[in-house]
Amino acid sequence: MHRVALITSGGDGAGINSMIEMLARYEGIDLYGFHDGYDGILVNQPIHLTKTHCANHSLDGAHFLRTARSKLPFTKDGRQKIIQSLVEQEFECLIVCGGSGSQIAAKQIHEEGMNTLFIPMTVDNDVIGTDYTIGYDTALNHILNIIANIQNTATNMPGRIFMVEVLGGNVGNLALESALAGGCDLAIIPEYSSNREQIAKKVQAKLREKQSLIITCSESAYDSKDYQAGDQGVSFSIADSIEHLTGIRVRKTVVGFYIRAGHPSNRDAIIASKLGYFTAATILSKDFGKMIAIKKDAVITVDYKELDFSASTTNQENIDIAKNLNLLNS
Ligand SMILES: Nc1ncnc2c1ncn2[C@@H]1O[C@H](COP(=O)(O)OP(=O)(O)OP(=O)(O)O)[C@@H](O)[C@H]1O
Ligand SMILES: O=P(O)(O)OC[C@H]1O[C@](O)(CO)[C@@H](O)[C@@H]1O
Repeated sequence: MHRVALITSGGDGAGINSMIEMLARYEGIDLYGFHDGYDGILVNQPIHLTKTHCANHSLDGAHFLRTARSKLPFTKDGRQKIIQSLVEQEFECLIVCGGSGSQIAAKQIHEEGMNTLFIPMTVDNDVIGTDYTIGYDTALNHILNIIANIQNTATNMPGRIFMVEVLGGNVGNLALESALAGGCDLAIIPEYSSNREQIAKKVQAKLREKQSLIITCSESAYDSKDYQAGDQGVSFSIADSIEHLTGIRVRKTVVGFYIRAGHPSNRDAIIASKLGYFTAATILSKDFGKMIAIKKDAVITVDYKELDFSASTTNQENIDIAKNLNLLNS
């Protein structure tokens, strides 16, 4: 039996239970989970994630394990405490499910003495070395439901400008992909300048072609560096500039944290299940120091050493399409 520990870290992502449930039911894996991310390893008792414990909850929006942002991994001393605790509890490996920050910590902990495997999970889809992160599709579906309703009211009451602000951290994937999928008129993303005057002029030009406009806006589309992940409301100040130039009131919707919750879409559930399945096989072959990732719709393992942390995680195909359609704040 392989005695394995698991945490979720960073923001939650719908679908992660499917991954955990798949691992729990795999022959030869004895799975334990800690609540509250990295710090939880030191302060919480491990929960035995048996097949029975996990049964019938794989599609729950509430995770088997609480997730968190943690202090300990930021220092070598803190990481050593995590490693020591896992060694004392005789774990062979730590599985970390999380976003880009959690990935850095998982790599460091592996290099500093405890086997780790990393599973990409975040609504931002911004993890180096994988095309996909668990939770992204569910989040997009939530945003598209909102955009669909806004399209209705835009049709019912023409002549308006709508702004939909979405999460995404420092990357514009959610705003960009939902704008493309939802037939929106502009996606304001942090990869390009958020100069208010330029954006307002672009909106004014678009109003000559169309009666109502729907704009998506990334939470991090600030023109200063003051932004902290999770800040909400940047679309209000961009809307001010648009209103000033066009004389049209902007109707705003801040989608916020609603998109991180709820039961997973099929895409998230199946990808998470497959990642769980291949993670189990990777544990059995003791092939640690890897991320179990998605490339071109297939599950692959990526050695931490191959990760290029300078690479962009914004979907390039989406950028190219949006650029050609003049949908970006560039
Ligand atoms: N540079 C780093 N060095 C060491 N550990 C880190 C680093 N960045 C993040 N971590 C650890 O990973 C945790 C989660 O990171 P972060 O808050 O950046 O979320 P994330 O994993 O990127 O997920 P999300 O995309 O949901 O925000 C942090 O609380 C910290 O414990
Ligand atoms: O939940 P918190 O800690 O406020 O973090 C918010 C951040 O987490 C994310 O939702 C990713 O999980 C980002 O889109 C957002 O910037």
